[in-house]
Amino acid sequence: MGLSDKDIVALSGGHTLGRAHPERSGFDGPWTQEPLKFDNSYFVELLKGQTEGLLKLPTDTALLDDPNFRPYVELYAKDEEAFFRDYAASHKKLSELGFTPRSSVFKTVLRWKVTG
Ligand code: HEM
Repeated sequence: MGLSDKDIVALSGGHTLGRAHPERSGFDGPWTQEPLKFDNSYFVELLKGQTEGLLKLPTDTALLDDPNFRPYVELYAKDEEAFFRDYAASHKKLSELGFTPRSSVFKTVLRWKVTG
């Protein structure tokens, strides 16, 4: 669908925001310690492995196991500017391909803005 390995990893970093809800998906908890803050902590936590209270989906850990994805996880964990730059480009590409971000993404950002 026109997305590169880099796009997949950068977009997965969207899980720096928000959390899973058992009543919606069956999964529970946030991916990061500060789920209202957009930063590179999703990648930092991913490289640390399982941490009490933090969620790892199968699609999150797949980014570590795949030799094409993993270098980007390592890059974004140590270089937040690279993550911000690549995330912005990949999000734009996704939108231009005709995908609107999940409504839950908007809800999270909205909640984030409303609660400051
Ligand atoms: C690899 C593909 C993906 C999978 C399998 C996936 C899976 C999930 C699951 C299971 C949840 C929890 C839903 C719930 O219980 O409420 C979730 C939440 C979320 N996802 Fe993803 N996701 C993917 C890609 C993305 C992308 C590309 C973005 C944004 C760029 C994104 C942003 C979010 C956000 C912000 C939440 C939190 C929502 C909230 O707090 O209500 N996800 N995702």
